[in-house]
Amino acid sequence: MAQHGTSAWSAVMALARAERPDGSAAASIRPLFAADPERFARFSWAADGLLLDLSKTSLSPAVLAALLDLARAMDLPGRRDAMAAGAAVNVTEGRAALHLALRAPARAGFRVGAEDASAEVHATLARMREFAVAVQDGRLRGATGERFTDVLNIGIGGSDLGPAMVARALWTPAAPLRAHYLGNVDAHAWEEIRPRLDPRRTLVLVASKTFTTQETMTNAALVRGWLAAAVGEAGVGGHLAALSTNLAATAAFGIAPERVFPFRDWVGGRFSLWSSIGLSLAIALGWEAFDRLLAGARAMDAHFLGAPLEANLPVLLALAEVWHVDGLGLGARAVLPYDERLARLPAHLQQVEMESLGKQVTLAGAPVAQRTGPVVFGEPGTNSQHSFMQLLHQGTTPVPADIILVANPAHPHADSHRKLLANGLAQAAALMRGKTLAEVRAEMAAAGTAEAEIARLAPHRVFPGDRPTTTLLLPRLDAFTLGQLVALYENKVACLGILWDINAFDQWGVELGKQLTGPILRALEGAPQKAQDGSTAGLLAAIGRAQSGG
Ligand SMILES: O=P(O)(O)OC[C@H]1O[C@](O)(CO)[C@@H](O)[C@@H]1O
Repeated sequence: MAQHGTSAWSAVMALARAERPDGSAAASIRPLFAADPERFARFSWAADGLLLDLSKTSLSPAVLAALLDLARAMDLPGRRDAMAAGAAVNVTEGRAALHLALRAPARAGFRVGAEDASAEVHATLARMREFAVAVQDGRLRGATGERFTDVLNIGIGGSDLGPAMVARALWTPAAPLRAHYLGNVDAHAWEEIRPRLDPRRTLVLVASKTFTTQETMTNAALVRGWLAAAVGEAGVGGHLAALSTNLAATAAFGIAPERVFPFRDWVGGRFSLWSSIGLSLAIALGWEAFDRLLAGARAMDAHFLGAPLEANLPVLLALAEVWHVDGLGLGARAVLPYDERLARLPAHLQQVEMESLGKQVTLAGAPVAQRTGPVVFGEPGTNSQHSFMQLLHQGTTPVPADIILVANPAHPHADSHRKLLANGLAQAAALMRGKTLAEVRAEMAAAGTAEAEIARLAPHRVFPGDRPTTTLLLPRLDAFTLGQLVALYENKVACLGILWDINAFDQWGVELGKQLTGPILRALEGAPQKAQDGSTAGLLAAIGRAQSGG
């Protein structure tokens, strides 16, 4: 298999350094359109109605061919198939990464060793469905006999971001229940949600893969007390359910086994939206919506597993990222959904991508020879345009952007939607085209600006251009297309793990902070302090003084 420095990687890197035959640099985009009137058709692909346009990147036919060679040299198809076959691709934890099984049909026959993963997934899905429908039709009620109107999911990271993002995208007032998501251990979060809830009508899901996460357990205890005060200690159990892999811990917390919805350790937290971690969605949005979400992801998985590399959306998205990160040295990427309903998508993708790809050693534990995952951030358009887009247009750090467009809105305001789409398309065009000094000067002269003013202002008005964007176009945003979109990014992440030869499925980088929290917490509780670094000790003392009014 090719490692960085071997021929397939070298070929990509050589193209990144090379000038093209027409004299343009590897990062320039505009000449590619001039050279090929068919560029859009050649550099855009679709899968089940979802369109991926990479034409506004500097991928040339030669670069794409070299990247596809790299994918073959890294045995992307073989390693992708091994992942789907339940191999222990998460080598540091000795686990499979089989989230594809969560959205596959029962007959798909996914296995992890001797375990029939598909059968297990579908047994849990059947229980989730029964539970969700019973809550919705009022067969399952709270301790005081009232119907549940609200579901509160307590979880953090992968046990929060995915479901919260989907609920934000798909919830409408016609939905069966309202959904709320409590993640942060900062009790201001709980204080913000609490006034919206009536404990007698609230169903609480404690969502935690490990069921040991400090934030979740703290919030669960807080909310449990709130429930007990309203419905009595004996009634609390009727308001609780758990979503977890740790059945011993859910039992110790006092959650009845029939209210525990399990999943297995081969589901990574950031890929767990499709497991019982999605129960809040099945309850609040309805089973059909959850089922369609799975169907959309399933369609994307089928495409990922079956389409040839050169027309495979997750593969192409990953190859473009390799080009940007390694070839062009661009260490960040913006996610700009031009759809307010996708407001939480950047936050979800931050975890999916950065927790997966923020790695510095190969699978074998050697230092990586190339850059790995970029910083991911984002905000819906058009809000982003009035915030950080200035830097993307004129800053000294070019940042590739994913622009996500939805052709048909779910509202009747056609004028607003046309303006939204126009803005998204215009941002991508502006980033690519830029504006030269000569163009600025000509524009200002045509507007009658005095020469002195032109000389003073023109440099400020220049846009370098050649800044890459990737456009994703959805026909509409619904449960199916959202499932496709999220699975596209998940599968892209798996591809990048393979291309960079890193483990995309562990997250050791979160451990040190957790470890250090213990002694610092004890110090805040007043116990004799363990030796802290000078800054932490100073800050602890300052907090102490501020808390005692000093
Ligand atoms: O579901 P759990 O076990 O509570 O973990 C929550 C999150 O914490 C992390 O382990 C990181 O701290 C994530 O990977 C995970 O999604």
